[in-house]
Amino acid sequence: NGRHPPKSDENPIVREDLRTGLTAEAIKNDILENLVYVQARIPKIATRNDWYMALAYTVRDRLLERWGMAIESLQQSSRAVCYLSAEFLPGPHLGNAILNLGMYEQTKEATARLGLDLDALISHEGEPGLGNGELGRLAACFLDSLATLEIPTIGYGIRYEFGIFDQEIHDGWQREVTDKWLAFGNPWEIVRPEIAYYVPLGGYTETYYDRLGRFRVRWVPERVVKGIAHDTPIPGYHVENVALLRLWKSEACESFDFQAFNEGDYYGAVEDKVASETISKVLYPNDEPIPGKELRLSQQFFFVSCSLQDMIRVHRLGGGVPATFDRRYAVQLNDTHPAIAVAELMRLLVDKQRIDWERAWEITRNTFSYTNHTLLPEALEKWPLPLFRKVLPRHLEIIFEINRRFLEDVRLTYPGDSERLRRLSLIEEADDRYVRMANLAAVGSHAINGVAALHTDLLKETVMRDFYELYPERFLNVTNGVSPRRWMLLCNPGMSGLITDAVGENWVCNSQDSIAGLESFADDGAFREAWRKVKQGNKMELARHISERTGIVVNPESLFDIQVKRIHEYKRQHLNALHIISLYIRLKRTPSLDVPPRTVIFGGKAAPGYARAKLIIKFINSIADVVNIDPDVADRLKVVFFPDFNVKNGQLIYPAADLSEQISTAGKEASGTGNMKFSLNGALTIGTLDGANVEIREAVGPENFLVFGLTAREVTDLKMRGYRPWESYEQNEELREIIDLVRSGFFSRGDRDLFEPLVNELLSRDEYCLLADYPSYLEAQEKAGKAYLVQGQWLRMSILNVARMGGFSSDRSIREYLDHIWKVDSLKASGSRGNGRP
Ligand SMILES: [N-]=[N+]=N[C@]1([C@H](N)O)O[C@H](CO)[C@@H](O)[C@H](O)[C@H]1O
Repeated sequence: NGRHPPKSDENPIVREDLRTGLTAEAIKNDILENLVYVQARIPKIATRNDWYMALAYTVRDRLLERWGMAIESLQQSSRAVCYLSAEFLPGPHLGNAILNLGMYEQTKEATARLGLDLDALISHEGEPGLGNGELGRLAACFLDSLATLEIPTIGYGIRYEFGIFDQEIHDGWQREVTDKWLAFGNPWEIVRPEIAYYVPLGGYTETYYDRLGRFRVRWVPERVVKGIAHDTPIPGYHVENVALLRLWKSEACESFDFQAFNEGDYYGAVEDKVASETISKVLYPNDEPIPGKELRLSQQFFFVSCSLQDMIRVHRLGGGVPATFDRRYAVQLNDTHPAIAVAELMRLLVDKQRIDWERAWEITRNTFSYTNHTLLPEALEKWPLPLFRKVLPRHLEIIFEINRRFLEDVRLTYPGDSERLRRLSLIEEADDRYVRMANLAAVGSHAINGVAALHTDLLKETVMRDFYELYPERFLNVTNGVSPRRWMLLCNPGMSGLITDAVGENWVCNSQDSIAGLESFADDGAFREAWRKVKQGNKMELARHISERTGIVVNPESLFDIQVKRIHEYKRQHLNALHIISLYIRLKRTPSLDVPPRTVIFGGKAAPGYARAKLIIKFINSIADVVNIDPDVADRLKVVFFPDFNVKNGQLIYPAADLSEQISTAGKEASGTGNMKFSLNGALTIGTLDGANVEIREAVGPENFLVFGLTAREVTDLKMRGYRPWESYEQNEELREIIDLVRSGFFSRGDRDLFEPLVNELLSRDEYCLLADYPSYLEAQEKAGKAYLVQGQWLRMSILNVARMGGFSSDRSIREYLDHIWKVDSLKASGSRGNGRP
């Protein structure tokens, strides 16, 4: 924007060095310039949003300086990682960018000189809710680590106009509110109208012989939409590298049909525009169960096709040819949502690049690797054949051919084993026929990983057993991780300061080794006291927000017992609720009960169509309404449902927790990532041996983890033997008392039917074994209460939890993906810093 005199034709806006733009004075001037020249406001009348935007542009400009170089090196680098994900939850950008650029102090000073409060501007920012939960956030943590490890990286996804809904609670019920994240514009993205691709949809195919007499297939689409790139730089921590998040927005090829307009068909004139823009309009708000909707399949194909076309163009720009595509790119499929990529790359290589099938298939398999994130049968995507043919007729043909060749190989390996063939086939031949996306991803990938050790073992034993027996060498585990930048340094500066004072600042990037040094401070009384003060401060901050948003006044001295995650029966928020009722009854019956005051805090969205999950939210709020006004337990027990749980609120909640609830039915939670964020912020975990809980318990030590419940094997055995949950009700007096209290309408203003669906499920099938685990859960909760009363011990365990959790950094996960799957060198290692732009 010509505000900085150009230094050279090559790099017109590069400053002497990147430090100069980071002085408080330079930042202050740039904020003022952006306020006037970008926000078109003068300070006297500027609103908080104007100052926020001016600051955001000022920080973004410092990102763009690094971006220029990163894009060049991306261009020059011999190999790059491309992360295909239908969901990304980057969270608010400002605080994280200021931290990663190492400009917090200077920006604090600069804003102070302008009479502004930096923290207030940081908390003014909303967030791009382009994901449902952990899967989307994991993708964002991975981009942060890839940028920090200076790996040439492009994250590809969808720029939904409306992200995950905002959650309001009315009379205890969830109400979904449209997420208008773009209402005030988005200073963090760069629109790239010149980077656009055409994506065909529907129609039919026809065959012909080309002028060289070769047999060819032509796809005659019913309609074509255009995908426009929207780029967001993702800064690495204290490195000059940024990763590229490239999200696609769908538009009409012709946004206005003048002919139709002239004929007075005004809707017709914009019909194509409306239809095309619908593709990237809204995120499907389901965390696991998937809607077999045509729009969802179109969304998945749309962003995959744009991304692969973009990769081929960037490869060509660097002098590459499609035949070496697999050497240039390591492409990760984040669950099956982008699995259509296997067939789309085959179409682009065979139909467009005229590469023969065998070579194209080799390139395809070498390029892709697939991460499975769930074992839940209802979450494994499969598309009805008629719908698939309607949207993607050419891809169905390609999938049939992939399947024909694949099953031929299987027959050779397992002659006569038709059952195995039926299970492995990409096409499910039941009453209706389906395309199995997990099978397509597995056949088309050279590596398949689960997201926690237990999950990967269960994957090999159950859902993907046949593929494991066929391709054992392709399977490996890469346990999830979280970014220590956002989930420690940014959200918990108090604790981070103590850690840095104790072990130096290396832990932020090399957390595994350096943070372990904290262990030697676990018995240091002064350090423990400082640790307690920080946690107390975080709890008071959360208490303030709880009071503001719910009107509930909680005691910051109480044990903050927190469960925040999507609402789902397998995550068993209602088991937590049964414990609250038990504690409530015990406190009413025995006021002298020797337990610490407790505040139980919930948070999490329910998929709009998931009635049982929405009833669980109502159940929790109904219990809260009774408990929170009961003078008998006034200062002993409080229950809170914190509305609109998202990345931003997570940054407020994780640092304030004493107890982290990770209580899913063993074998159901693939990994969990909230469990890592809580533990890394000094909370103790009460949890089952499920997902990454198993590895967290091994790392922190069984004595610093409150384990309970059936193991995954025991759950399976119990189901095999025939589980009769009503017997738990009959045999456990306390359990019977609380179930009967719920049935009496005690928590529902006398309405005995309201929670009947919950109670019936528990007493009949109890699919997720709540009643079976209830007794040991209560024991573990009692143990937690007793442990919390011995503050010294509790603080020791809290410090040890953080000291031993270094391995759950997303940097460790990414290093494993690099070493075992992607084989991509960092820019530093490959020394590639070149020219040109993708
Ligand atoms: N889809 N999906 N799967 C999940 C989560 N719901 O997003 O992926 C997460 C990220 O791998 C896992 O931590 C979590 O256990 C699993 O349920």
